[in-house]
Amino acid sequence: MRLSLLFASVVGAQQSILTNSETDAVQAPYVCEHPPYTPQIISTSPLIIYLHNFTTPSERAHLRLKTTGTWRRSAISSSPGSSSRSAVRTSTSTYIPHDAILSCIEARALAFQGHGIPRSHLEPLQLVRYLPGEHYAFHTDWFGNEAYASPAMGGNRITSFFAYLYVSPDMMGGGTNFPMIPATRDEKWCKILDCDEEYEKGVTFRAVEGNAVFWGNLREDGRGDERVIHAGLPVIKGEKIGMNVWTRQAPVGEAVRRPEGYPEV
Ligand SMILES: O=C(O)CCC(=O)C(=O)O
Ligand SMILES: [Fe+2]
Repeated sequence: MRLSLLFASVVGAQQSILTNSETDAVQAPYVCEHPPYTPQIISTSPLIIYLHNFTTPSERAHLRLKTTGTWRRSAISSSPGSSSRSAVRTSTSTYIPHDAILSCIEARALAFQGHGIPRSHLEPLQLVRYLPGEHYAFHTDWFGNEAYASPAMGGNRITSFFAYLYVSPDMMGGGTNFPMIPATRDEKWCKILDCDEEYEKGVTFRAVEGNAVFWGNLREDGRGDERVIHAGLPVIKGEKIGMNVWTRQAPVGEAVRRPEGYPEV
């Protein structure tokens, strides 16, 4: 049946009789292919790496399609396993049911880290969307409160990726600012760093669709590294969608696997 539908879609004359869902069904089987992304070291201590083209246009289109209508006000952790709304984080967030495309992105994020971290250490991928005026104030992704980073929760967040999935052509603002990382003002960085940012404000990554920022959250002794404090600066105009990929020290616990707003699948 699939093959004959595929044939029908190839023979243009027949295509008009397919409904949208049928057209979906005839798409070629998905194969996980990693894009040839380019890493660029921003800082070695703390480790911060900028990744050019970390996601593909079709992955981003898929993620946007799947998240349509699912956005809810973002939360911050208020007690282990629960969360609350806060003026600190005014964006909306969503989680999408696990599928082959998410799995492919997860495999890429794990392979990048290079030391055989099992998939069980990954939190569900979280998408965040900012409209004008929305932001995420200064914070660290690692938890200072032991309770959030207990062995039952999966320990602390060793690393973070923040991937820019959609940036509307008119978007203004919305950079990711690391105030404790010394800025460089060399012209060649200005495509990915905001060279108009005041020097004292550290490094601000521009939100460039397809690219991602990766950083280490913990010091060698396992304690949180204050130097990776950062903020999602307010979007002034337009829209920005990003994705958090957080890797824990140990397999994530049930409370983390099923965060608030995670779809029933
Ligand atoms: O929006 C950004 O640029 C950063 C978001 C962020 O840091 C987070 O969601 O933890
Ligand atoms: Fe963050």
